[in-house]
Amino acid sequence: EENDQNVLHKDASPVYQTDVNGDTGGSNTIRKGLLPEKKVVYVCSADFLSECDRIAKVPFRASITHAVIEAYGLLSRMSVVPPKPATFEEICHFHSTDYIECLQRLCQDDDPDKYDEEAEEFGLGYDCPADEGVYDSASWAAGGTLTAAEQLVSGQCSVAINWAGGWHHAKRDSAAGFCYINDIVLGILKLRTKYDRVLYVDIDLHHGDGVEDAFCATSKVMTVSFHKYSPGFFPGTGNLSDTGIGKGAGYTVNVPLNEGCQDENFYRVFEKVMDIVKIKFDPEAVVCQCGADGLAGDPMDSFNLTTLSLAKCVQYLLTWNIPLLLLGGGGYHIPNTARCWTHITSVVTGTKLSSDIPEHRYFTLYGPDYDLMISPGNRADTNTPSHIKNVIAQISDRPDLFVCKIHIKQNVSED
Ligand SMILES: O=C(/C=C/c1ccccc1NC(=O)c1ccccc1Oc1ccccc1)NO
Ligand SMILES: [Zn+2]
Repeated sequence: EENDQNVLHKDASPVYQTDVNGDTGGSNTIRKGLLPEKKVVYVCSADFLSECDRIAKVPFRASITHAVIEAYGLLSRMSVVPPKPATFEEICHFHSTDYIECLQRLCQDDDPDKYDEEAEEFGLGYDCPADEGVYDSASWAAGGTLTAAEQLVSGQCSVAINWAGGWHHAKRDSAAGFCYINDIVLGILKLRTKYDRVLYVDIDLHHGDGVEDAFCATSKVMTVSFHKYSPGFFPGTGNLSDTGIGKGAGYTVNVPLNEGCQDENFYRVFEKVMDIVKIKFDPEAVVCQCGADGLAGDPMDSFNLTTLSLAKCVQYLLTWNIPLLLLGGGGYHIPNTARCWTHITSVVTGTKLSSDIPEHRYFTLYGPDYDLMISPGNRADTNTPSHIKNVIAQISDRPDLFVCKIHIKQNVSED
């Protein structure tokens, strides 16, 4: 197996990923740098995969993703940690007990007319069905994120991965957008037991509204979401003007983007906004939801990204050298989502991969090219240069953007 050109070579040195502009190590090589080997924890077990395979909208995505990561030999570059499902008590560190009790009750009820008023009140019904197994798969996914966060808090690793997590729409007392338990909020609360300032970044096609709502009134967690924002597109929130409330005013950042967004624009906006966020918020740990429903070929058919820009966003965060929690999320073209999270796992472990996907159990899903990379579709990127410039300017010139912190710092230095 050692000689198989597909499997990574033990001495594979960390390499530069191809730049979104196609060059490897272009003008911004300083940003990429050759990173010191980082200890990476990968949350996984057979039970975990079979439970997360039951997540309705992404059937078997957990196992399909894991199989590619394993086929490339990446497990030997990480420490695999088996999770436990999140307990009722852990889940209610964020969610209301009324909501979670109702969710449990409905999942055990096989009466098709079980959706009573209370169910509706908790967002459970035809758009977020509480079918048998929904509570179990959601609590396992949440357990995976809690285990990953615990590994970072205990200093076992500098990067922790749960590709079955990332359910960013779930609210304190309701399901939304097929998200039932907000594992991301639970993971951030776990990180907050050690870190004073935690940053949340969301590169899923959709606005990370559930996480933003949870932390919109605090200056201890900054949420930054890059998403498609257009009339009638779910969830409809996340405009530039959405900047946080009370103590959290200035600690919510939203980057609304238009149809067809491609790698170049997406990464340009990401880098410019995150440069500002780093300077002004100076986070001690970061959580990144890597939803892959913005990829070309996704049934959402909205953005036109490839794995290059999403992987480059993660590569950028790695250069900050602070604890990093990586989570999944949307991603409904399952082979492309598996390609994306495998590519990101290779970046995080500093491993060079052949673009020929190795033979494995689900190999046939990757035909006809069997290539790890995907190509953008030919739909136009409707994000004009002026829109991009305007979005960046509005964020960098925002007077409310955590000015209090900078102000205090300046006072101290003036004294
Ligand atoms: O991915 C999400 C949210 C998805 C979502 C939210 C509200 C309502 C529907 C949603 N998801 C879907 O419709 C959805 C989920 C899985 C597979 C196909 C899906 O839709 C379609 C169906 C047909 C065409 C396009 C998209 N958040 O990150
Ligand atoms: Zn999404």
